[in-house]
Formats: sequence, structure tokens, C-alpha cells
Amino acid sequence: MPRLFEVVDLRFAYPHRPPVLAGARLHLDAGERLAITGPNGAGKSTLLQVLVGLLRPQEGRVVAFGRERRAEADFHEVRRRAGYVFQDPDDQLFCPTVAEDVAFGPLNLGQSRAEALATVERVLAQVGLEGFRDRVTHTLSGGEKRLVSLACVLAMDPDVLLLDEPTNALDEETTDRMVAVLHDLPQAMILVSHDPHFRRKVATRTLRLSRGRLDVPDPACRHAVREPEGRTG
Ligand SMILES: Nc1ncnc2c1ncn2[C@@H]1O[C@H](COP(=O)(O)OP(=O)(O)OP(=O)(O)O)[C@@H](O)[C@H]1O
Repeated sequence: MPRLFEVVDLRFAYPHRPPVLAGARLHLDAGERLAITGPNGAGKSTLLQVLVGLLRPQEGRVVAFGRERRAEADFHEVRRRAGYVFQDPDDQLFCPTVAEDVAFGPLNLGQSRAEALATVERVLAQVGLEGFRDRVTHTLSGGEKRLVSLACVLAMDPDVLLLDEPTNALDEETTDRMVAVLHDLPQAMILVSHDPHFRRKVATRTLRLSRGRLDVPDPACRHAVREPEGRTG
């Protein structure tokens, strides 16, 4: 199976700050839905931004779609093929109406207005928002905005989806809807999520980011190390 992403020994620190990533490794193969969990501030969003070249690591390698990516120009293709759904939909949606937001990417890729409108209808149906085309974006609920953000990214026909906390602040019903939508999508995904139920339902594999590294979480390990018996302190 083709490997979509592979990162090796990433080190990344914001200026004048201790490293956020320190030896992080991961890979993503076609058909996988990889969940990333980890404490607040561990660097999960930072990692996604490194994958698409919005941040450049100080050390390590980013290989995407079979090629090592270093320079800004290398990442243009990566950002076209890997659709990034931001943690906050208000960072993604900036047009007056849903149709304009969703059509923005396809029009930029050279689709005609008629083609872009057909894309809008197709992806809104994919996320279960038929009839939302002419809605005013800023009047949508938080859950609807999240689904429209996903539709904007799907409109670019990406090979991979990178989703930063896709169920954050969603109620149970909308979370279930998001789960169903993601399940039906053919794309491989990296999903940052704190929600264990969501991860169990959607992810094929989970890694935990902690102290700058990614490891397989093993809840059993938390109980594996015991104080020696009879220890007096
Ligand atoms: N632009 C920045 N400049 C300096 N420090 C930053 C910047 N962006 C993030 N950080 C810091 O880097 C660390 C990692 O942030 P990041 O947002 O990647 O974590 P996260 O795991 O996604 O957190 P959360 O689960 O809370 O969303 C945090 O300590 C954060 O304060």
C-alpha cells in the first residue's frame, strides 16, 4: 500500500521556547485513520502544521506522497493533496455564504462557476448539509460550521484529511453525524482528538504525543509499575 506521510525524528521549537516536538515519528498509509491524542499543549496542532509545511522543523524529515519535502515550493503540492480542517471553523470560513466558502477552493483550482457550484452541491450532500448553499455562514451553529469547514476541504478533492479536534464542542447527535460522515469518506486521515469514544469509533490506530514523542498508548501500562511491597519510604 502506498505510504502517504512519513515523518522521522522531528524536532520543533517555537522561538525562545523549549522543544514541542523532540524525536517525533509517524507514518500514515492509504486507508488508515490515525488518531493523535495527548495532553493540552503537547504539540498536536503543531505537528499537523509541520506535516503541511506551515511550520518548518529544525531537525528531522517530512516525506509526503513519496517525496521528501523541505522548501516552501515542495509543500504547495502537499497542501493541495492534504486537506487541513482547522481546530476553529472561524479560521477556515471567511465568506458571507456557505456556497462562496465551499466554492473558494475549487474556483482557485480553475473550476468554472458551474463546475464549482456542482462541487458545492456534491460536498454539502456528503456532509449531510443539503439545502445549506445559500445560508449566511456566520449565522450557522458551531456544529454546522464544523461540517461546512469539512465540506470546504472535501471540495478540493484531497487524498488525505488532517482534522484538528473535529468533534470539539459538538453535542452527541452532531458528533454521531461527524462519525458517520468520516466513516463514509474514502480518504486516509489523521485525526487529533481528546475524545476516546470518537477515537474508538473512527480511528484504525492511535498514537499519543507526550514529551515531544509519539508512542502507542497502552492503558494497561499505567498499572504495570507498582511500588515494591513493604517499602517504608
Ligand atoms: N505561535 C506560537 N508561539 C509560541 N508558542 C506556541 C505557539 N503556538 C503554540 N505554542 C505553544 O506550543 C505548545 C504546543 O501547542 P499546540 O497548540 O501544538 O498543542 P496541542 O497539543 O494542539 O494543544 P491542545 O490539545 O490544547 O489543542 C503549547 O505550549 C503552546 O502554548
